[in-house]
Amino acid sequence: MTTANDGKIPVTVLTGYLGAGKTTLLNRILSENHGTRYAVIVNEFGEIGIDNDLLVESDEEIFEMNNGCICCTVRGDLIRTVENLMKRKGSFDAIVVETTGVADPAPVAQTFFMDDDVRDKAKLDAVVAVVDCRHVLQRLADTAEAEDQIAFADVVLLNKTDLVTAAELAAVEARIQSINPYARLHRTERCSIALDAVLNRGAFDLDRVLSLDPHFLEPAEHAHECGPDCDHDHGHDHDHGHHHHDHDHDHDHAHDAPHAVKSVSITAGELDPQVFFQWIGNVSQVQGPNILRLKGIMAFRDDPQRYVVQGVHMILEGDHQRDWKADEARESRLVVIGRDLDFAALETGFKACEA
Ligand SMILES: Nc1nc2c(ncn2[C@@H]2O[C@H](COP(=O)(O)OP(=O)(O)OP(=O)(O)O)[C@@H](O)[C@H]2O)c(=O)[nH]1
Repeated sequence: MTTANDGKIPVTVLTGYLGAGKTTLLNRILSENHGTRYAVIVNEFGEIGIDNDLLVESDEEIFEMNNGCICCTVRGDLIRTVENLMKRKGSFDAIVVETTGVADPAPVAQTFFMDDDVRDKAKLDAVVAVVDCRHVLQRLADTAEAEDQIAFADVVLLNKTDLVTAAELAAVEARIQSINPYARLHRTERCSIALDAVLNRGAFDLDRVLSLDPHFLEPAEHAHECGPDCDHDHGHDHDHGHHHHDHDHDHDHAHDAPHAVKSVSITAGELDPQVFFQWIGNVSQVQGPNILRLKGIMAFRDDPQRYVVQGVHMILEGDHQRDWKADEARESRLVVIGRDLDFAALETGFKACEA
């Protein structure tokens, strides 16, 4: 594995509810022989770092932050920890941040967008959520954090498959896809998975994601990647029959509980950049608290390059990526995942940005 080609250190954020298997996955990352040197940042509740003691002995360095919950009080601490790490650049190739089981991963991810010094040197690679298949439906019923973690993830490990029946597993998978149709799902036992399915994903580098998987911004069927213990019917091609979804089917889920996380995928033609920036800025100000993730690719009128937008709550980031290819349709696509979002207004607003 290599670091991202712009020289920035890739950062993987590991989330998952208490006891889901984060430490188990981290131990795999630390013990497998993959040639990448990881610095690990472990966040702890309380004074005594227990998680740290549960980690295998390894040559990797483990940095602990025990100032409480990562989501509210220690973002500054995370910045300082990363900055200290950066002073010793060269001694490691990548960073993994393990968040506490009840934290909303968004502020952790935001740290990597917001702080200029951190942004210059480190780059969010992916948010990976570990899910306990046995308990996740219950957790989703009791807590918002469990849902946020799934909504936010780029990769979800459906872990502890040994503790559920095939039917239970299918129900869990369906529920997770209804929360986040864009995440890659992998079924695992004791987080057994090829690490390149988890690390160095470039999931926050939309351009790379789309070059690997042109259907990334389309939801549903293709999202499941079969792991070793997958009992999917392999008699068919997972990508078959992929068609463009009409956006208003995307949030037509069985779970219509109030405040449930839902997602929408909207397409439009070429946009007027001025109108778009004003609109999206306003969306993130007004609906930001409810937006868990926002991502999209814009085709601006008279602009030869694709423009990629990423958002986390009220933070928006955008950049030109590369030239549109001659055979690509100059189409704008936006995906929004969140709670209590006014999808009709999002669609009308997005379409109104058309040039
Ligand atoms: N049966 C079974 N047990 C598992 C599996 N994966 C992990 N465990 C066990 O589940 C327990 C919790 O795993 P951890 O990796 O410590 O979970 P964690 O997410 O780090 O937990 P916290 O630090 O409390 O948030 C441990 O006893 C693991 O051995 C699995 O696939 N199947």
